[in-house]
Amino acid sequence: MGKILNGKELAKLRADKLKETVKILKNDGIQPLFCVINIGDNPASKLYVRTKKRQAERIGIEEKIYQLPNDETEEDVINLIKKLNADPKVYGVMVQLPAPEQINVNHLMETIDPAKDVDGLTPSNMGRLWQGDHFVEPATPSGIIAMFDHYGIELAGKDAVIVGRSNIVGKPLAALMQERNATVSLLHTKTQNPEYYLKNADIVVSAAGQANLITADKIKEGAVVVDVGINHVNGKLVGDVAFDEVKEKASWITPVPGGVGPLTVESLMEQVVKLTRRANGR
Ligand SMILES: Nc1nc(=O)c2c([nH]1)NC[C@@H]1CN(c3ccc(C(=O)N[C@@H](CCC(=O)O)C(=O)O)cc3)C=[N+]21
Repeated sequence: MGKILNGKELAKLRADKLKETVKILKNDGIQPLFCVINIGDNPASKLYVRTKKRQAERIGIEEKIYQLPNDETEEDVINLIKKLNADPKVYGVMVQLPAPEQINVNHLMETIDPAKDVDGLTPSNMGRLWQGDHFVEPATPSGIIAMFDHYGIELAGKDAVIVGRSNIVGKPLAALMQERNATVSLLHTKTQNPEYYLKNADIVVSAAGQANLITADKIKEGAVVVDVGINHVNGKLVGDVAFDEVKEKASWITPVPGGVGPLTVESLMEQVVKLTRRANGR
């Protein structure tokens, strides 16, 4: 039976350490502060923004939320980002995704100062990620790598499959895992034969957003299974993995909730502190 990759516990461990770093900064008069721009009234986004705020407060980081209406124009969001870019007290700027359809997210990403890009999603930081010379890392991929490190899961030479090619998870995670010498296949909705890749994979990361997508019959005995999915089924939060059956076949598995989610939030805080330190020459 698979062992649990306890994201919640690891997030707490890392947060306690980070809190000490923040304490030292604060003693020297440096207050880590980042801004989250949330456009519209997506209930999930509102929940995430609040979760982040609670976590930030626990660590001693200030989070300012800019809640904008659903019909906000792209131009107005760009102007807000420019204002935050110019504010020396602000060390991080991020846009909660998804954004309403009148907003071209790429235009927003092009506007965020790469030195304040806590989400690691600006073109230059995404580019650096692929060039193997990066400073910030997108939160979810960063948390997943931290989890592999903590539990001693070796990536070198392993066949890894990532299901889902989003800018916030699949693509940056592919970059980070290949940097650790895994052979990465990035699967997506047009992949002809996903079963072919899955049955050979030593490591499976599912970020597709489809409940019960990964069942026990699809994976290799002893695979490491990481579930990034967030699905609500009959009022219950579940991932993409059929947890109960897959855990019998996997060597390691993340639960949902309590797996990747808490690590995502904690990793974002790590990036805020990283950028705060760098901006202050530390
Ligand atoms: N620019 C941007 N950056 C993001 O990092 C980002 C985003 N947009 N948009 C949405 C996704 C999703 N996301 C999560 C954060 C926390 C939990 C989390 O804490 N989950 C808890 C459970 C929470 C619950 O009970 O609903 C858990 O899995 O244990 C999950 C998912 C960040 N995202």
